[in-house]
Amino acid sequence: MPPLLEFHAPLILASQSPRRKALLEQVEWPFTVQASPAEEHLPPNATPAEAVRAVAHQKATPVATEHPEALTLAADTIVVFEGEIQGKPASPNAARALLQRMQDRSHHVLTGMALHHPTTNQRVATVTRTTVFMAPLSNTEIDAYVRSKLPMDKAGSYGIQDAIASLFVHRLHGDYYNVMGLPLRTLYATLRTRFADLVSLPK
Ligand SMILES: Cc1cn([C@H]2C[C@H](O)[C@@H](COP(=O)(O)OP(=O)(O)OP(=O)(O)O)O2)c(=O)[nH]c1=O
Repeated sequence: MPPLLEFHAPLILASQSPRRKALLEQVEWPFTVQASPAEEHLPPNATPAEAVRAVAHQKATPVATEHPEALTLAADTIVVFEGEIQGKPASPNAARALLQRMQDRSHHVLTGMALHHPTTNQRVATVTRTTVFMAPLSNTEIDAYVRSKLPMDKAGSYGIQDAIASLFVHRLHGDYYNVMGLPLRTLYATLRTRFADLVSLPK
């Protein structure tokens, strides 16, 4: 069966994230991957939504410039807990301390996506938010997860898809894929509404 969108320009995923690649493979659209060389700069005093939007554009820009023929997609994911932005942990101890605070509480996961059009210079950014409710966790459970080293490359020190951490979440409100780093429904809807010249439904 063909995928639900046909593309009339090459699609590039500007990301080194294996999760984003796997999610885009899931919908079976043709794409290539090129990691972005961009350094991430959080604009000072930015709200969380402004921050993920800005960083997603920062990641997309150099790849879009190098490939003017392609539709370029980049994304940035953060966790917002008690009003503070949580990126990737600086150390295993930082991951443990954050998970101890986040257990039995809710937090928000925000993913900003940037899409750069090949010919019109149109640049669109979206922000998608999911609220995640973590179950009460013991230190033994948190330690087992930190020992797996899986928290270390993840915003908010956990991956909802990881063997251990998938047992930590008892409820969520919003798109599960957004928590993994790429909100597929928002991407599809944005492509169809804002990039209608580059995609179409199969006949
Ligand atoms: C909260 C959470 C985050 N994450 C991941 C998604 C992102 O890959 C990562 C946040 O880091 P990002 O800076 O968004 O992305 P990245 O550095 O991995 O990749 P790139 O910038 O090249 O696109 O955390 C999960 O995999 N599962 C989760 O449940």
